[in-house]
Amino acid sequence: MVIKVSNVSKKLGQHMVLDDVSLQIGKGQIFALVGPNGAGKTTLVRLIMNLYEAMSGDISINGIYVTDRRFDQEKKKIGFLFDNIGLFKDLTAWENIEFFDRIYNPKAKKADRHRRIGQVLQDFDLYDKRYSSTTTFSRGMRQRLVLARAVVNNPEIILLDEPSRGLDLEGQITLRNFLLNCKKNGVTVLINSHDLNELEKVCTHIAFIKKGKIIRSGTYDEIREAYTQNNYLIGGKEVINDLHQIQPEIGISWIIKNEREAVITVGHSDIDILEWLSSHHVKYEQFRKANDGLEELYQEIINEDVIHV
Ligand SMILES: Nc1ncnc2c1ncn2[C@@H]1O[C@H](COP(=O)(O)OP(=O)(O)OP(=O)(O)O)[C@@H](O)[C@H]1O
Repeated sequence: MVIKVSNVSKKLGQHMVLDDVSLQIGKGQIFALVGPNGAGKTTLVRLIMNLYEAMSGDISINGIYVTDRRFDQEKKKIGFLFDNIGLFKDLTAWENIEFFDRIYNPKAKKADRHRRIGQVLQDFDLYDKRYSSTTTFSRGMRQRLVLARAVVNNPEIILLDEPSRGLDLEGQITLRNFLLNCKKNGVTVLINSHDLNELEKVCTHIAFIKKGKIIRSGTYDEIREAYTQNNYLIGGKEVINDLHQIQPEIGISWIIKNEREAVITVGHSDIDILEWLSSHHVKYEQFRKANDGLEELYQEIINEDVIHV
């Protein structure tokens, strides 16, 4: 495993922000961390970079504990982007990246450095602005510059905390292509984001985090498959009222999504859902397998504890 988080708990102030969190990220995985505001995503990414100290549990990268002194060397293989952007205002785009690159690659040859910096600025569509001060940049341009800076040292591992914040459509496409390239080249990525539409296009694995606990994790395909198999979305103006008339029974449960839609979960393979709906006089106008995409999956998994049985 490239990144291994084992039974990590973390308190900030009086608040238990992470509670016995474990996850493993293998080489080449694009691992998405999703969950509501305040769930603990940023805290987890910071712990992985050893910016915070865990209260209990441990974290290793390539087999080295992040609290070990040897991790300082290992850090050079990691690119990271955090929300607090941290660019030097008085420097140009080029100088900002060069400053960072000199820390990571102090012995690099001038020509190599020049080539690498030029390349990442091109990759993130900032080459034409390379001599402009970052004070003249929009939020999205600054975000692209931070992404460029995060990857100038060709990292094997990339940690991204909300990378799409502030990006316009083109910036999002640039980020998507960048992540798809990472996937192709076996770079390991942990990405924390609320942009579910983008995540579903790139992620191989996903963990759902809520109130400091991982409530589900696995490959994206497995999780989607598991949910799609048994879940059906029904819609119509009478649906919710009709469902309220039904007594709970074993093998069938449902979540009310809104005043017109519900997701029904079938727990037994011998239940015929259409027959069940008909025998309970549920008048629906729309019926299909649920979980078309990550957004729907997210809503169901994150709201799982409100399922009526
Ligand atoms: N320094 C701090 N002291 C006390 N509580 C903190 C501190 N920093 C963060 N928290 C709390 O820890 C919880 C988790 O915060 P964190 O930033 O990790 O969440 P997040 O999942 O990244 O949220 P978001 O999606 O909003 O970025 C939040 O409830 C937050 O208020």
